[in-house]
Amino acid sequence: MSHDDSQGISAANQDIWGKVRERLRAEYGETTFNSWLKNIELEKVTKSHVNMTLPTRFLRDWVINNYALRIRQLWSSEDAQIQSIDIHVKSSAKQLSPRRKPATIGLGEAKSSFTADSNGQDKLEQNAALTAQLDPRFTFDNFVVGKSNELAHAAARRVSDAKDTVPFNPLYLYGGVGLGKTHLMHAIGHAIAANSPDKKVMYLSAEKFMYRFIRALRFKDTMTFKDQFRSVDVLMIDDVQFIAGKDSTQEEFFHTFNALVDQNHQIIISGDRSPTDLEGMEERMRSRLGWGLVADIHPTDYELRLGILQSKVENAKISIEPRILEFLAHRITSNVRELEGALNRVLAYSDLVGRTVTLESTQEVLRDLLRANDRRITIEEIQKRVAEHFNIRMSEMHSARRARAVARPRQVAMYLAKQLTSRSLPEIGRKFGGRDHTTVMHAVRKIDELCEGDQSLSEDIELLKRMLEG
Ligand SMILES: Nc1ncnc2c1ncn2[C@@H]1O[C@H](COP(=O)(O)OP(=O)(O)OP(=O)(O)O)[C@@H](O)[C@H]1O
Repeated sequence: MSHDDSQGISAANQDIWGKVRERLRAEYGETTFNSWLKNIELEKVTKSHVNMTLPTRFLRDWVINNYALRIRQLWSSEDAQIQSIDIHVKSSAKQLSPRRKPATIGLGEAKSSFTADSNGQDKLEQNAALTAQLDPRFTFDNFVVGKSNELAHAAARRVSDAKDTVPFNPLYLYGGVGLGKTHLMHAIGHAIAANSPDKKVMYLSAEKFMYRFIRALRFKDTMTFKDQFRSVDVLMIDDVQFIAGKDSTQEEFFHTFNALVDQNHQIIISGDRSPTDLEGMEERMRSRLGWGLVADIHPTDYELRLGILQSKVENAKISIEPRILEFLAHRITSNVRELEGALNRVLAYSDLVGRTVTLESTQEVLRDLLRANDRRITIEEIQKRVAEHFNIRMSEMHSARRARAVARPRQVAMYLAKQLTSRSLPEIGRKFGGRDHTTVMHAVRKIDELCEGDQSLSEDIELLKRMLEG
């Protein structure tokens, strides 16, 4: 490998830089790459050092804290002689305050030297960068409150307004898909950033938490990982159910959680079910998740759906006949994400064909969605159909009787509930007279097994499915 000290960059090094950039783009995704990494320029490569520049100090600090180690690792994997990477601000070195030297990420170094000596301004900039990752659309102003989400909303407000106290730790928000959990978390983030810019607020999905943890393990950099998470004032983890069953991530999360609670730092978690229903989550974690306030978001009612639609069209300054919004609120009952999607589709269509939205065009454009919403199967329907089919009373679905004549149809109904609805095992168990999720799991396995050898049962099930699915 030849290094060109005088001119700066040899073709071979340009080539390496190209590869490193591509890896970064692939690993962090297009959006992150474009926001933070695209503007890095290669300035000089010596035998063991790479010099890079970024246009602003803010960008430079952010890249150093979050990506420089990875850049160095990627570069070293192409050229083992490279020991460190220097990143400084491009325009003029004079912009750096005199006490600062360009940050260097060396071999095996856990953290940039910057974090240690950052001054207050740096901290504010870093906090602002964290906030910049929040979705600007998800604010309290844009959140419509109704009966189904008022507790979660009030709790979110309380956490956001509490300047020096932690009202409940953790705040655990749960509910079905698309009902506003993520929206509320981002709103909390925005509000805290506005009220207390000195607070470090971190929001990420449980999936991302796991990804970062695994990467830290892979690159033997768990110290940085721990530091990053344990130094925040407010930690928000979305969709925690994702780490259920992922043992080592769960273990790390448990320690992070304890460390933050010990320091009296706020934790906010969301999940698709209550802490007690999180299958695959260790008991000690489940109990901790329920320590603070657990607030659930219920499915929306008509008034809330209409309110959300009205707020969306008002904000977008769109005029649309009220009866169309009423129609949508009446018919798209699944969740707010679908409701928003439906409205957007209707508006996009009218925009495209240059005609005002009518009830007829709405029905036409949303035909598939309307059908899917109409056909949402409930556990009660399943129980009713199955009871009729096997000629037993509906009450046997909830009873404790174990006689085969009622136990088998009950198992069939549990099996169909698992197959045809998105309900979790504990939720299904509850609808069958408060049974445990293991009973439902057993029923599902049993019916699966029986169907293998019992043609008539498997035909019964096929028939029931067809009837239920309409
Ligand atoms: N009460 C509400 N007012 C206004 N918009 C809402 C409300 N509830 C949900 N939304 C909107 O619905 C969409 C879905 O919400 P969000 O992503 O927060 O759901 P979620 O509960 O986090 O879903 P998932 O479990 O799939 O992550 C977002 O665009 C959000 O802004």
